[in-house]
Formats: sequence, C-alpha cells, structure tokens
Amino acid sequence: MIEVRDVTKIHQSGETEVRALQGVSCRFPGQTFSFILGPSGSGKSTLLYLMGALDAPSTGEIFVQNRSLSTLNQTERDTYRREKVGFVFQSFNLLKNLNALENVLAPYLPQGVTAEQKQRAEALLKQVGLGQRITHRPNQLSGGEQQRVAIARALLKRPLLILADEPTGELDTKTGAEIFSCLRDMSEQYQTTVVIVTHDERYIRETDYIIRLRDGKIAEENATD
Ligand SMILES: Nc1ncnc2c1ncn2[C@@H]1O[C@H](COP(=O)(O)OP(=O)(O)OP(=O)(O)O)[C@@H](O)[C@H]1O
Repeated sequence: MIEVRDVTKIHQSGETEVRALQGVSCRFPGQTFSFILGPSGSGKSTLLYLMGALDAPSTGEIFVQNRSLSTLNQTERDTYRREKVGFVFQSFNLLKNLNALENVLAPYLPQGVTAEQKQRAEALLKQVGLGQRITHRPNQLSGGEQQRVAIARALLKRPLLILADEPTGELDTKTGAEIFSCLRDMSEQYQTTVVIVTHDERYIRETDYIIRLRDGKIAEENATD
C-alpha cells in the first residue's frame, strides 16, 4: 500500500546540507504492523514524515495506494494528512484544557461534533481501556493513558495509515509494551496499516515488517513471519 521509491531527502541547515535519506526504497503492504528501526540521526523520523506528507522528498517518490504523493496539489495533500493519516507522537500532543473525550474529538470541535462522532470517540476510548477516564484531563492521566487518548484520536478519522514517532519514548518498559499491544490490537480491529519509528529494540516481537536504517540508507528489510 505504501511504496517508497528511491527517496533522498536533503535538509538545508543554514549553509550546510544534511543528507537525511539517500536512495531509500521500501514497501509497507496494507494492513501490516511495521517498525522503522535505527540509531539516532539515521533518518527514521524523516522517512515517517515523508510518508505522512508532512514534508516532501528531495528526489524519489512515495506512493500511497498507487498514487504518488508528489502529484497531489496542496489541497489534496492537506486532505490526505487530515483524513487518511493518524499521527501518534512521543509527547502525546494533547490539549491540556480538554478532557480525554474532547481531545479525541479535538480535530472536529471547530466545525461541530456529530452525535455519531461522539459515540465513536466514547467507544474508542473504551476500546483503548479508558472507559472510566473519559472526563479526565491530561494532567489527571498517566503517560500511558495519555498515549491511549492520542491513539483513540488518531483512529477516530478511520485512517488508512497510523504513523507513530517514538510512541513509547516517554514511557517505562511495561507501559511501552502495553502501548505497542494497544496499537497492534487497534490495527487489527480497524485494519489499519501502522508504521512505528523506534530505536527501542525491546518491542519488536510480533511485528510484520522491520526496516532498519543506518546513515540514511536501508541497512536491513525483513518480513518477520
Ligand atoms: N529540519 C531539519 N533540518 C536540518 N537537519 C535535519 C532536520 N530534520 C532532521 N535533520 C537531520 O537529518 C538527520 C536525520 O534525522 P531524523 O530525525 O530523521 O533521524 P532519526 O533517526 O529519527 O533520529 P532520532 O532517533 O534521534 O529521532 C539528522 O542528521 C538530523 O540532524
């Protein structure tokens, strides 16, 4: 479903050019659960952001369901990001004045939330184990619980794809393992493709694909079954 074809990304930092990715090609078939691994600075987040159309490759192309992201105009790119991709970040990115339910609904609050969206948000919070916490604000929730809210928020739009950047980076080992199980369960239940960036190798059991980056290049690509 996602194909990265010969992608190079050069970041411009003042006068200096940083080659974050160099000739990277890989595929993430639909409805799979995959990890992008590699040491700090190897290009993992850069690759994830390109797949989410948060940034564009310097050369090469990324195809999502056989359509190249580089052929999308600005409106189509915005729609792709807003409707097709659920993002989960290390720092949860919850709004501190909103409770769990309102955070899940946050992307829809400006235009008004429908009864169906509210029902789905409540159901999602239950499914991620927060049925008793829907009126709690972020500061009344543990890190793991906050990340579960972020996962429910990402799922509300019924995304094709969930992109998670170090989702367990701020969590202890046990909570991190629970968050991976939660993402895995949700991806199966909602038949969503999930790609997770991590440099933590403790969690890589039970995954479908592993891409390992080193110095901006693919060092290893494995199906794990
Ligand atoms: N916006 C940017 N401007 C300049 N250089 C950047 C930018 N974003 C990333 N880089 C550089 O590109 C390289 C790859 O960065 P990237 O964040 O993709 O790596 P990473 O593997 O995700 O690292 P980490 O595990 O530390 O988050 C690094 O050398 C980084 O400093």
